[in-house]
This record gives sequence, C-alpha cells and structure tokens, in this order.
Amino acid sequence: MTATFSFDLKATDGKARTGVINTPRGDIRTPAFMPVGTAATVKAMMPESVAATGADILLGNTYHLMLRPTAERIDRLGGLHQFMNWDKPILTDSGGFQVMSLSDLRKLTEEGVTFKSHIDGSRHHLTPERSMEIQKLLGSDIVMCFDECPALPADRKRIQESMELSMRWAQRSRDAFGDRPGHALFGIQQGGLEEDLRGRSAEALRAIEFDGYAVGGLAVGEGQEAMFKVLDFAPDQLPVDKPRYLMGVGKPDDIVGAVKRGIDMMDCVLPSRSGRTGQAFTRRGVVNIKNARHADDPRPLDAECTCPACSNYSRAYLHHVFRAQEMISGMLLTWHNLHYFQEIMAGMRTAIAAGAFADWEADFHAGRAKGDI
Ligand SMILES: Nc1nc(=O)c2cc3nc(NCCN4CCCCC4)[nH]c3cc2[nH]1
Repeated sequence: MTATFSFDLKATDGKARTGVINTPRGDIRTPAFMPVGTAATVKAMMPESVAATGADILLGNTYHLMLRPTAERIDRLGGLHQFMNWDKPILTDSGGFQVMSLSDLRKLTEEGVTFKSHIDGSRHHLTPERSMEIQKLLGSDIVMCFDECPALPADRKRIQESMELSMRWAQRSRDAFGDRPGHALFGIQQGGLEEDLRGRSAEALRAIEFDGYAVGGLAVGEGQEAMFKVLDFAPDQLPVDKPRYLMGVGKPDDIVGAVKRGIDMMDCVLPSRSGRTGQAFTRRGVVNIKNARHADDPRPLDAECTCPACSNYSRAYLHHVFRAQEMISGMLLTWHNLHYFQEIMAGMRTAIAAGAFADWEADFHAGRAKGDI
C-alpha cells in the first residue's frame, strides 16, 4: 500500500507483462482480472468470498449507481467501499458505454448524453464533468474518462468522429478530475478497428497524460479474430510504463490472448453472469451443469479445482440445485468461475515472471474440449 498511485513493471515475456499497481487501498497484481460489481455487489457473492477468489480489485458502474441509490446517497453513507464492505481498490466505469447499451431515448451532443433511466424512465444527463463528480462521490480509486463507444460495425467516418469527440471529452475529464493524490484517472483509446485512428487517439491521450490507458471500443461484437488483430498493435501505441486495461473482456481464451499481446487488466461479467445461468468454466472447457447427463454424476465439476463448489459438492448436487432454482446454485457456480478466472491470472503472472508464458499458454490450450464436458 502506498499514499500514491504507481505501476511497477516486474517482468516481461514477449509482449506479455507482469507487475504490481500500488494504490493507497492495496496492491493489484497484474495481469489482473476485475470481477464486475455493477450495483455495489458482485452478484451472488459476499465481498469476503470475492476476496477469497484472489481478486485484488473490482469494478463498479457510474451508470447504475447514479440511477440507484445515487452517488450522493453513497457519499453521505461514507462512499462505495464502506457501503459495499470492500476495502480493496475499486475501478469505476464512467457511464457512457452503459448509457448506450442500457438506457432509452438517448441524445448525444458535444456537451454529453441525455437519457432515460432503464429502471424508472426518469431523465438524466451525463457529461465528462458530471461523470468525474459521480466517481469522486463514490470514492473510486481508479476513475475512467467519460467517452463514447460506437457500436460496431460502423463506417470509418462515424468511428473517426466518435473517437475525436471522446478525445475532447478526455481533456474535459482530465480538467474536471483535478489533482487527487492516491486516485488515478485512466484515458480510453477509441478508433474502432482502424490502426491509424487508434494511433491518433493514443497520441491525444499521451498529450493529456493519464495514470493508465484503456483499450476501449472492443468486445462490442467484432469477434475474437478482429479483436486480436487490433490487440496486435493497440497496446504498443500506449505508454509502456503505465497499466493497459482492456474493457469488457472476456472468455478465458480472450483473456489469455489479450495478456499475450500486452494487456495488464481486464473486466467482464461473463464468469458471474454465466455462473448464475449454470455455465461453469473449467481447465478442460465449459460445463453446462443443467444438462441432464450430470444428474447422477458424483464427480466434482473440476477435480483439480480447490474452490468450495469443487471441494464440497458433486455435479449431481449442482445439477439439482440449478434445476430446483435454489439460491445456492448461482452462489456456488459464480464462486467457482471467479476462482477459476483468478487461477488463470495467477498462472500467467507466475509463467511470465519465469519466462515460461509460451509453455503455460500451450498447456492452457491443450486438453480444452470444445462444447460441454
Ligand atoms: N467507458 C467504456 N468505454 C468503452 O469503450 C467500453 C467498451 C466495452 N466493451 C465491453 N464489452 C462487454 C462485453 N460483454 C461480454 C459479456 C456479456 C456482456 C457484454 N464493455 C465495455 C465497456 C466500455 N466502457
């Protein structure tokens, strides 16, 4: 723990990197996976269980918390860490992406976005300044710039105009964020799949100067091949000495491919959302526990996994509680999935530090069955 925010790059192996982000609320081992705690909870998990999976940081969302219970109420109650009983670092997304993907009747102008709440239809306004104010009220340790993430596919003109707007909003975010020792502000690169536009975005962000840099505008339907093509050049366009955060990613093999290409941090709802629907990620592939063939199976989900679900329960039990729609079903599978995602991160950190990432990656891909196992 330190009074300030800093990034220590410990080792590299090819483009893969491992290090530590030091913050006043604790250190973040990279490459890091951030569980998503959208509405001040990682769904189906107690905070102490999230910590037990190995997570050093979690993600919160400006959009959801501004609508309910409001940032002002969370501030009055001592801030998001106290409110949700999580004393480690929290990164908050800035709201623009969620407005476009969740709200109704949006209006986008140079000033910001006006939208109607998906919860009660009330009208709201988000600007770079208001997003910074909300994230400050929440007490977020890592604040994201307010940006616009265009839906793909989109023509080059739309991508360029959107990226240029986001860069003007990045400057306004920086100006509104002010000087907050121990708190970080991350810029977000845009530019779609276009190398030159992403290069211009990276240059604009470097000139403003941020504590970290996100690769935005991906995991929006482009597919893994197109995403990896962008990741073959985008991380290298960003400062080498700052954390690089790929937003919204992903499946286990997305995560491994992103780390291989120089990404240090990621977040995704997949392990928790899939856990609640009965989809378990394991080192041998995906298990859909609701499938009838698990009804009499006394084996654990994954015999090599040390999480509570795999240590204490059979596939037959997990199958039963999902079929019976018992609350413990989502709890156990969410815990397993988050535990497994953290095991992937820990494995990569160790492998990179030992210069053995290629072997680790080969082992990761070997024996992964396609489809249900
Ligand atoms: N401020 C901001 N800027 C982005 O460009 C951005 C880009 C993103 N791309 C995703 N993808 C999420 C994909 N996710 C996969 C699992 C199911 C739900 C959707 N999340 C994102 C969040 C983002 N946040």
